[in-house]
Amino acid sequence: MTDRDTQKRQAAERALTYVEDGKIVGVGTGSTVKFFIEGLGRMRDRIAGAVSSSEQSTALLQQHGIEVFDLNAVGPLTLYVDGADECDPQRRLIKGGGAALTREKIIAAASARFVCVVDPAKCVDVLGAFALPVEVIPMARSHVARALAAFGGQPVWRDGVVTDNGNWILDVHGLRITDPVGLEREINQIVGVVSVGLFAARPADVVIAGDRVLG
Ligand SMILES: O=C[C@H](O)[C@H](O)[C@H](O)COP(=O)(O)O
Repeated sequence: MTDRDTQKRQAAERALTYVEDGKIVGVGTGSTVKFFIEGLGRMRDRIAGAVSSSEQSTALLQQHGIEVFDLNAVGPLTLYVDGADECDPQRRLIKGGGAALTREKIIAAASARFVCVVDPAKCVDVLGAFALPVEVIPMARSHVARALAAFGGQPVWRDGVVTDNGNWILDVHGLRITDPVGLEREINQIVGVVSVGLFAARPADVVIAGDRVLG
């Protein structure tokens, strides 16, 4: 296991302490969340199940004996645990490296507390070194790419990737995001955008970076 994997596992194990008995837990996607799901598997008899942000996490949760519910059937959640690609000191995030941003954003919005688990290398002062993922309706790809270019970055189509919602991803390179809330709002207004992987209007409530807790 690499040092970064050890730090991811450390953060994921710490996030288990936020899980309450008898509740349904919102679960994100990715290599850090994989460690969280392993831990959740050990305490599966104490929780009521999970809501999942991707087909990948659903399969993992089920392999660990955890029942997965439709968000519509269970209403608001008390806790959502997910990873991120970048995190700033205000706990605003870039997410979507694994193309699961839209479902992740929905579950985060429907949860009272969002605990984000990362390895410390993802903590930055200003977001944008990681290319910003934007999920788009396929027929709007070129239109959205032109609109995104106006913000100063270079949108690149993640060719060959189809999201769980049947859409495509544009990754915007070269942005230095000094106003994450404003940029999130503006990108959301482009016709054809499904969602943007900027979690700024609703940042994480707690970030666990390795063995460090922020927030
Ligand atoms: O779409 C994927 C998600 O936003 C992930 O949470 C994010 O990419 C971080 O993944 P990882 O823990 O594998 O670095």
